[in-house]
This record gives sequence, structure tokens and C-alpha cells, in this order.
Amino acid sequence: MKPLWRLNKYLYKYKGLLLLGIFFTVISNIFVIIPAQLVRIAIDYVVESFTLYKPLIKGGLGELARENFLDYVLVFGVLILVMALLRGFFLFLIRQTIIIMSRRVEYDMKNEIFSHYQNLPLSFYRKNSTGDLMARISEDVSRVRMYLGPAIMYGLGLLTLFPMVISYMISVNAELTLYSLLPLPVLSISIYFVNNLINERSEKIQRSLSGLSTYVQEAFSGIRVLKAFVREEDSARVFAEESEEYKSKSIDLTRVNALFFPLIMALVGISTIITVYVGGMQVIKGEIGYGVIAEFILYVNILTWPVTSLGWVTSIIQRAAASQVRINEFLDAKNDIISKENLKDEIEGDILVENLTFIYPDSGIKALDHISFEIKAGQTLGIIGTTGSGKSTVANLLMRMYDPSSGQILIDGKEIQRFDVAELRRQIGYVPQDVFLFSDTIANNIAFGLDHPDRALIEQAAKDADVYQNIIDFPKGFETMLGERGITLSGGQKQRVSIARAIAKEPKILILDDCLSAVDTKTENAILSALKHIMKDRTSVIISHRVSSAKLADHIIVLDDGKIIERGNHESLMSQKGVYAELYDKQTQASEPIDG
Ligand SMILES: Nc1ncnc2c1ncn2[C@@H]1O[C@H](COP(=O)(O)OP(=O)(O)OP(=O)(O)O)[C@@H](O)[C@H]1O
Repeated sequence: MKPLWRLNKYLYKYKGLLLLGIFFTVISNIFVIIPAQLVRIAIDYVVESFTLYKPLIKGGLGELARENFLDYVLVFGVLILVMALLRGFFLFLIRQTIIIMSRRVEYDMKNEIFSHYQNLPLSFYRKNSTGDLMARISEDVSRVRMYLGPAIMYGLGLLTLFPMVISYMISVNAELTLYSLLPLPVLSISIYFVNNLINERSEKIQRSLSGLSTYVQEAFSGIRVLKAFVREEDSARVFAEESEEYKSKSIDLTRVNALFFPLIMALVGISTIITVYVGGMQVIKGEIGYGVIAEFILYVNILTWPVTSLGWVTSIIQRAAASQVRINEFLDAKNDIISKENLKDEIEGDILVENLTFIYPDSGIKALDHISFEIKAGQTLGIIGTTGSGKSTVANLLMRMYDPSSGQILIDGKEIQRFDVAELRRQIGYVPQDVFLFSDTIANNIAFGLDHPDRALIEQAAKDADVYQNIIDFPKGFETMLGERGITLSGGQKQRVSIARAIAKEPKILILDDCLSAVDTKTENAILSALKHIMKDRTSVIISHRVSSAKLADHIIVLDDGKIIERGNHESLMSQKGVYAELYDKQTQASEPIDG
């Protein structure tokens, strides 16, 4: 229960709806109790009338008595109907308050979690899978909503109806109350266990279903590989196996579900039999009228649903608490990338890296080992190195996705930690190694980093990234949709759109992380020359494992296993005849990659 206390702030926020909900619950319960009493009065009246009826017929007053009797019964009928309508009306109002409150809280929670997620550092996303993040913001929040909505609603109903009905029943006949309610605790406990079984099995089904959909999703997104390796039959077989598992789990659930209603019916039936039996004995003894039996049968029926829901509500609360624990775990995750001074200065672009060492916190891998370099504003640094040598890690640290383990990065002579994080990133144009484009139009993808998208700027960025011609060749040009519902760009086109997105921001620092690997050297040169022109007064970092990308840079560093092993410009490095020169020779001899 304790984890759910965190939700009290929302209950407080929507206290108006909650209090109204409680009020309507009490009122609706009154309209449950009164009809039962009316039934008792009506039945007792009918029984009495019949005893009086015979002498009246004999006295010739039969017709009058009959009319009187029918009027009276009609009044009862109308009253009971009105009560039922009023109860329905208040039940409607309860749902309009409590369920609406739960939907509002659900909305607030999702927003709170989503904006918290966005604040969390990259390291958090390394530790937790996307599936997990999605499950907590959707399924877990839905379970918590079940507590805030239905569980609170039925819980309130239970808490108010029970004392009202039972105290009234006791006031009518304590002994009959005791007997008729005897099976109800058994009902509640059995429903609790059956419900737990149902939940357990539903969860298994849910897991099996998500396994099934992940499998289908993967099979179709990897359809090219699947077809190329002729694995269709194999894939269909695995699918059939997963479906089989889903089917058997569903049948398991149906078996338990099938137990649910008969169980309720049986226990309610037992209560009714006991009420009729004990009540009948008391009627025979002349202690009560017939009407009391009918009234008590109605009460037992009225109490059945709340008792049934007791087990259900308990298990909803348990599940909600477990979900809230998972939500709280993420909500309590802190962002350790915080600014010391929130400097919002315009960046010039001087970068000084001193003795920088970085160990990835999650894997313990030392990706950078005491590296130092300097880039003056407007200059270009090329970073060359083999796979896993730490090149992307430099980009990560310059973007302040992580903080250095030791050493420091100074931008314009100021420690990077002093800058406002968002402001720093806003002034950096980053082209990641693994291109990610959104399922949106090309124009919107290029304008992604802009607060006020400007068509001329978008088109210029596309020209500078050498992708303009490709885009206007599409029938819908810049309005072409990308992604699942749109067209698929080639690897090289994607990289260039990603570059256009970074330069459209007109950044002070541009970081290209191995993003020219899918374009041919001619396009690579065209892009680099265009970039040189537009980055004239800005700083560029070009990361690549291809020498052709870095050779135009003012300075080049060669990384190996996190250490700088060579530095200089293209000419000086070539004359050193070291790793760089060797790489250059090897790569110029190799055939050029083809622009896909
Ligand atoms: N997020 C991460 N968590 C843990 N270890 C990481 C992470 N990213 C990279 N590493 C490790 O750090 C080392 C350097 O990786 P990095 O990505 O910087 O290399 P790289 O030079 O960019 O390689 P490539 O050219 O293949 O992209 C590698 O050993 C890698 O396994």
C-alpha cells in the first residue's frame, strides 16, 4: 500500500471530484436500502390484506377493498421504480466523478513520467530497455488507474454500503442477519484467490502476447534478411509454437474464469437458502412477517456484489502497488548531468580537452585514457581510429551526455559543467553514427532542431548536405513522408538528411560521428567542402574511420584503445609514416564504397 501513497498528491489535486464521488456513493446506497424496505412493507401488506379480504367479500365490500389494495400496490411499484431510477442516476454520477478523476490522474501521471524520462541521462537509457520504459508508462500506469478508478469506486461503495445495510439489517433482526451473512466471508476469500489465479494467468497471457507481437514485429522489419536467407518456413514454425503457447495459456485462463461465476452463484444461493430457512422458522414461530424474508433476500443480493468486489478490489490494489513500485523506481532515478552555473552564453567554439579519461559506468570499459587536444574556434578536428577506439565517446562527452571520469573539457575557457545543458546542446549540431529519422516529412526531419522552422533555411541545409537534388526528385519533394508509412531512404540519403538536420540549426560546434560512411568519396568531398564554407567561423569535429573524411581537417588525432597515438595535419601525419599513413595507403588502394 505504501508505494501508492505517492498518488495522494493527485487525490488531493482532484479532491473536489473525489468528495463528490463519496457523496454520490452514500446517496445511491440510500436508494438501495429503501426499496428493500418497501418490498417488506408491500409483502406484509399483501399478506394482511388477504386475511382481511375474505370477511370483506362476505360483507359485500370486496370490490372497494380490491381497488384500494391495487392502488396501494401500484404506489409501491411506482416508488420502487423511482428508487431504482434514482439509484441509476447516482451510479452514473459516481462514474462521472471517480472514473473521470482516475482518467485525469492517469493523464497527469503519463505526462509526469514522460517528462521525467526525457530529463534522465543517456546512461539511464543504456541500463533500461525501451520495452521496459514503455511498459511502465502504459501498462503500469493503467494498473494504477484501476486502483484510482474502479477500486476506489467499489471500495467506497463497499465501505459505505456495508455499515448502512448491516446496521439496518441488525436493527430489523439480528439473528437472521447473522445467518444470512454467514457465507459472505467465504465468498470474499474464495474470490480473492480465484482472482489472483486469474491475474496470474492473465499476466502469463500478456507476456506470451507481447512475445508474440515482438516476434511478428521483428519478422516483418527483418523481412529482407528473412527472405534472403529463405527462413520463411522456419519463421512460420516459430510463430506457430508461440501461438500454441498463447492458446494453451488462454485455455488455462478460461478454465479459471469458468469457475468464477458458478462460485458466486453457489455461495449466493446458499445465503438465500439459509435466509429462507431461518426466516421461515421465525415466521412459523410468529416472530417476523413474510416480508422480512423477502427484504433479507434482497439485502443478501445487494451485499453480494460488494463482497465479490472486495476480493477483486484487494487484488487490484496489490497489482497497482506493484506497478507503482516500478513507476516510483524510475521516477526516483536522478539526472546526474546538471549544470553548475546554468551559463547561457553564446559559444565561440574554442574547445580544450585536458587529460580526459572516461570509463563507462555501466560496463566499466575505459573508453578514453588521458587524452588532450585543442580546437580553436572555426577550426576542424579530425578524429581517426579503429572500431572501439573511443571516437564516439569523445562526441558523447563534448555533448555532455556523460561527465568525464577525470580530466576536463573547457569550452571558450569555461568548464563544460558550468553551461546550461540544454543551451550547450542547442548550440551543438550533432550527426550521430546510427542515423535516426522520425516518421515524418523530410522537411520536418530537417527542421527538427529549429524552434521556428524556416523553409529557406531547410532548403539551404539540404543543399549544403548535398541531398537537395535527391529530395526534389521525389514526387512530394520536401513533403515526402519517411518511415513506416512513407518511403525508405537509402543509407547515404539518410546520412545526408541527418547532416542537413544538424546544420539547419546553424550550430557553433558541429560534430559528425562517422556519418559519411555510406556516401561515396565524391559526395563526401562535396559535403565536406560545403561544410568548410558554412562552418567558417564555427568549430567542427569530424569523426571517422575513413582517412578521406578527416584529411581536410586542420588537426587530426589518431585514437587507439582510448589513447591518442598520433597527431598533426594530413601532411605531417603522412610524413610520419605511422598508423595514419598506413591507413591512408590501405584505404586509397581499396575500392570506394558505393552510395546506396
Ligand atoms: N554506452 C556504452 N556503455 C558501455 N560501454 C560503451 C558504451 N559505448 C561504447 N562503449 C565501449 O567503449 C569503447 C569505445 O566505444 P566508442 O563507441 O567510443 O568507439 P568508436 O571508436 O566510436 O567505435 P566505432 O568506430 O565502432 O563506432 C568500446 O569498447 C565500447 O564497447
